[in-house]
Amino acid sequence: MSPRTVVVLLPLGLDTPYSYLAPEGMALAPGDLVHVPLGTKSVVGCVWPRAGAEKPVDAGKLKAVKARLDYAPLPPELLKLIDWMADYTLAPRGMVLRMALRHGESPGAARERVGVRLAGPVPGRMTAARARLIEFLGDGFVRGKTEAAREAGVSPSVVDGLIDDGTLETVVLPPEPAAYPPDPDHAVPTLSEAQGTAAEALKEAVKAHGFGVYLLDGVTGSGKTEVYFEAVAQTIRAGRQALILLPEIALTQAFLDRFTLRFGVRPAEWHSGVSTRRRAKVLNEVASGDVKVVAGARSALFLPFRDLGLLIVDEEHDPAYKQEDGVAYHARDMAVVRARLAGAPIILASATPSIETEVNARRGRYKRLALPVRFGGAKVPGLSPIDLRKDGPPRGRWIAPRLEAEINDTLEAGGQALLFLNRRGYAPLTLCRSCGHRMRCPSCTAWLVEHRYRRRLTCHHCGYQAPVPEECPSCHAKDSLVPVGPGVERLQEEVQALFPAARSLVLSSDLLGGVERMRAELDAVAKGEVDVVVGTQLVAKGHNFPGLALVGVVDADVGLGHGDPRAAERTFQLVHQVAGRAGRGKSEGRGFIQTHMPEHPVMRALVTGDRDAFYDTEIAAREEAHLPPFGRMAGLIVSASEGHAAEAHARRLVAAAPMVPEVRILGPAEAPLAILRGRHRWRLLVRSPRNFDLSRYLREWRAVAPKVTGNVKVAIDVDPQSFF
Ligand SMILES: Nc1ncnc2c1ncn2[C@@H]1O[C@H](COP(=O)(O)OP(=O)(O)OP(=O)(O)O)[C@@H](O)[C@H]1O
Ligand SMILES: [Zn+2]
Repeated sequence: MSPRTVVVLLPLGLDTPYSYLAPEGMALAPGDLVHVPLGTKSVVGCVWPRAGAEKPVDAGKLKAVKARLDYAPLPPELLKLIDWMADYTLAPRGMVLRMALRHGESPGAARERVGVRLAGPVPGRMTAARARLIEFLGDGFVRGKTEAAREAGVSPSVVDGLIDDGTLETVVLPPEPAAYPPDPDHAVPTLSEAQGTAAEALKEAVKAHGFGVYLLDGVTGSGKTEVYFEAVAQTIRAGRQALILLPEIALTQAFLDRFTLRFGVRPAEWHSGVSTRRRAKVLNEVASGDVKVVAGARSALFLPFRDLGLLIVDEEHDPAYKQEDGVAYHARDMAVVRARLAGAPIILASATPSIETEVNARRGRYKRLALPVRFGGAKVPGLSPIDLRKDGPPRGRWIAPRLEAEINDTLEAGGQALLFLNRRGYAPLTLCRSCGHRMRCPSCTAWLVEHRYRRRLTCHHCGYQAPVPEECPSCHAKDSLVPVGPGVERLQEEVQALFPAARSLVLSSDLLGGVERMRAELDAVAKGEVDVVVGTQLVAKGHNFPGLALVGVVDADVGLGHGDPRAAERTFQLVHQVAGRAGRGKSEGRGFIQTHMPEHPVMRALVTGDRDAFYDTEIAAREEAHLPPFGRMAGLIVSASEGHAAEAHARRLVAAAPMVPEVRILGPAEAPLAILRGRHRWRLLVRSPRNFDLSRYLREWRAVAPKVTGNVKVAIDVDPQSFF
């Protein structure tokens, strides 16, 4: 009898699983997590399905699986997703597996929870606090110790005293679940007619339990969340699980609150801010099926759901869904793949769908559910252009007189104003007045950005930081360095000068205090405790600020004109979303965009509010240029510490590319961000028609490509979003 073997995929930069001996009596199935020897080390791996025609292995040389881990196995659906993603993105399968295993090491024993209940006689010594506690526990039920003290409004020592006296007895409680079961009928809202129609369609889709993609296409403030919550409720009623992906989970306190209002409890959260212990718990209970709803960042896609019945990608257009480092993948697209593998419906929600999604909806591959008006009848704010060529502010200032006057009126009427500028820090460039020297990052092709609150010059690409020097590093002139251009911090200075009585606040992702502070500040804005908010793209993300009456886009041209094929789309989405924060409460909202090119199609579409016109033009332009989704594209970045090594390898790569009439290779050219973290970058763009298997072509190319030498690296990005 030949010994039993299994194949095990390791979470390393490897594409193929290794064979191991399965010890006598150890039952192993695909998806099981195991400890296996690798060289002199022991690593965690996952038993993988056999691919079929495997080479016979010489069992004499094989090492044996050491142990089967007491973790939930990865379900077959997840194994398929990993295979699919590895095939599509060309990332080593082991690296994709690694994303599914990144839930920390063994969580350790759960902390014991102690509960109390009324058991013995009334104590000899009675106090008001003791009486309150005894009354509270009078129903005879068990309560957690801390909970009992808190609810009865007594200090924990009162509880301990009554335990000592024998009035209360302690009970060991079962561990707390990762999330309590949401109640689908906790607070069912009254939906508007359009909301009701959309919700019905989604509920039917959940009941039918088949794959289908739904675009929940609703204007800002139309109540998309309320609608997809109905689909979530239906999923819970059916006993299945739902996954809600959010672009910036750490900031979505408001989302969690709304979920709690609707379902009575919070969903299980999954993102990098959740502790390892808690993550392990969530993971186990997602696998057992006990956790019904997960709200998470893109990594939640790799959770081992037992019975996934619904996926939702909120703000599906958001670029945060694209992971650029490591395995380059788009979480929205992979969510659609996962839904297909699960045979479940998926909802993509947005007021400004990505071009890809819009095209799929127009072609009928995705079903569009439209919410054309705001909930409660408020109007989506109109946008007026301010032509910076004619009506711009005086030199050294960034708020045009017209915008200043409008802000003034808004503040006088008791409303809030939001100024949007997608530039972090104080000034994007620091320059020497005497010699013209520009402060650059020592390891990137980038200017250093001054952050005045931190008193630092910072590289936004690699994180390099240095204090602002007292003299010019080039000509040594003293006090000659001057900031050029505005960042949000500088804009706030102008706000303070123009409106000294107004309470202003900068909202940006890089301020000290992290997520906690940001949550508190967003909350303060929503409560009306701030008059003028100055913010980066952070403020464009689905926030509900009821008192916000005016939005000013300080420089609408920032993102345009870098040769980035997605620039128009990004600008449209950002400005439209930012403007959509205004006028959600009682007062009507207004928006202003400062631009040097009011005649640009993007600006025109924003001003006329003609969203369809924007999509028509942009879709036609993409089709004309065979850009995604009308053609397929991949980016290759060849990098090395020496520029000539990167360039030479890029040229050899192109020379080795298989000749196929469908494929066009552009480049090599030096990347716009020519040096990053000290590495020189050359890029290639590979394009093919839409119905061509570009991933397969890239794999074949890679198989015949010259081997990399020295420290040369080749990074492949299928469906690139960034062109730097
Ligand atoms: N049926 C409803 N009953 C009560 N309140 C509702 C209802 N629908 C929406 N709302 C309220 O309307 C506001 C806007 O809803 P929501 O934030 O879901 O809009 P949205 O479509 O997600 O907007 P955006 O795209 O700007 O994020 C919220 O305060 C929400 O609580
Ligand atoms: Zn840098």
